[in-house]
Amino acid sequence: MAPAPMITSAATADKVVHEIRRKQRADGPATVLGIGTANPETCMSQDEYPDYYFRVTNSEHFPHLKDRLKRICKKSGIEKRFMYVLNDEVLEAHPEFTDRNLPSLDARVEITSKAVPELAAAAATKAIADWGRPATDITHLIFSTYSAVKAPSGDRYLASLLGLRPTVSRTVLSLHGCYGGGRALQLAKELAENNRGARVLVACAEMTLIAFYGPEEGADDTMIGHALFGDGSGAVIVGADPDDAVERPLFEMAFASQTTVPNTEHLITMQHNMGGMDYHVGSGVPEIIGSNIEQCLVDAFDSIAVKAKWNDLFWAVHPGGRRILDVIQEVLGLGDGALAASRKVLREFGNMSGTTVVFVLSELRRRFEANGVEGGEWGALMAFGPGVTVETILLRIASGLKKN
Ligand SMILES: CC(C)(COP(=O)(O)OP(=O)(O)OC[C@H]1O[C@@H](n2cnc3c(N)ncnc32)[C@H](O)[C@@H]1OP(=O)(O)O)[C@@H](O)C(=O)NCCC(=O)NCCSC(=O)CC(=O)O
Repeated sequence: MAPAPMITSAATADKVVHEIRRKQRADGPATVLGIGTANPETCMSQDEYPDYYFRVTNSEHFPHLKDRLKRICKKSGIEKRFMYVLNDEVLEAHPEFTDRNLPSLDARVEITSKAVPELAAAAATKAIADWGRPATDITHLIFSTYSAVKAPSGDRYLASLLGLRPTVSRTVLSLHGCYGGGRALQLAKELAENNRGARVLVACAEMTLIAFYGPEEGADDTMIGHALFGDGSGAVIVGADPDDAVERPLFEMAFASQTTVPNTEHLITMQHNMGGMDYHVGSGVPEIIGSNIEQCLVDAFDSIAVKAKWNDLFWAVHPGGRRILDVIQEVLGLGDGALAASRKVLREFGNMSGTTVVFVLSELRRRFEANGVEGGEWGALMAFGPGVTVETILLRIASGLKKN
């Protein structure tokens, strides 16, 4: 071991600190090294859902609301969704879950504070296996959810389920809604690039149980939420300077940014109330995203001085709703297949909030492995949520995918 340097002046101290910081940082960009996803066992086709929902919430006396739910379901671009709450035993044990006027938050939190980290553990276990190193090599954990509000938070339970080391550095992100996955990945990038050797586990998990209740006259959001949202968990291992002997780099994260659209704070909201989590999804969300997305992309690519043509990129866009994808495709002038991974995830799982973008990344990786990398090496991951907030991450295909 080299002897510690003698600090003889302020200039030497600056040099020593500079050198310490240089050694603490990674050389290369944060890179996705493993991905895993999981869903609850219970699943329902979108066609069956309106009958199920109005039956279990004893709401057949609202036929016009049922018709509206049917119309939204038909146009949603969703074929099926996985939901923990699709379980008669849960609803029989908790009749208060179907009526938002009855106090039910305690019982919901009791269930989700266990079930949500367990769902996250199922996805994380797959991501760790995909990565190929032991769980005890994970240095940082970022857990994102709005479905389990309790302390100690679900990250602690998740860490113990996975057998992470006691010194793992844990962070919880909550109530970021559908941009939670994007935010968690950005934070993982900062951690991985600023801590040489760090291996960050990002785990996102959401359960609609926290906001499942019967329809109410005038509460249009209930119908839209019940038509779109599903349960799922996505996990990603992020690290820089991969060890090629054991790790397989999938996507480099070249740049990341967050944009808040002014005067839109009223458009997407969530609040925990005694009868479950209230949420509001304003009718202008697709248009607001559509009129801001291109500038976010231009700013991001300008920051790294890369000239990008939208149709040459691969896309991991949060499928918040079918119309959001349609509007994005239109304003960016994208070809028909550009958002295929997002549309497939929407079709097979619905909108799983912040978790969904991890499913899209996983689907893109599956496509690249099956068909080889077609088109350019650059891509964009975009996620949206309350704020209105837009998360942008510029991705580059890494060597582990190029080899196929
Ligand atoms: C819901 C849709 C699939 C409906 O498809 P179309 O727009 O093609 O069909 P349409 O115009 O005939 O609308 C069908 C019915 O849906 C209703 N409708 C549409 N948007 C609504 C909204 N935001 N709130 C309440 N109702 C809404 C219409 O009034 C209509 O009711 P009627 O038939 O009675 O006249 C689509 O609009 C869509 O994908 N919208 C985007 C949804 C969205 O904002 N998702 C973001 C979720 S939040 C998120 O992802 C982030 C987060 O949670 O943090």
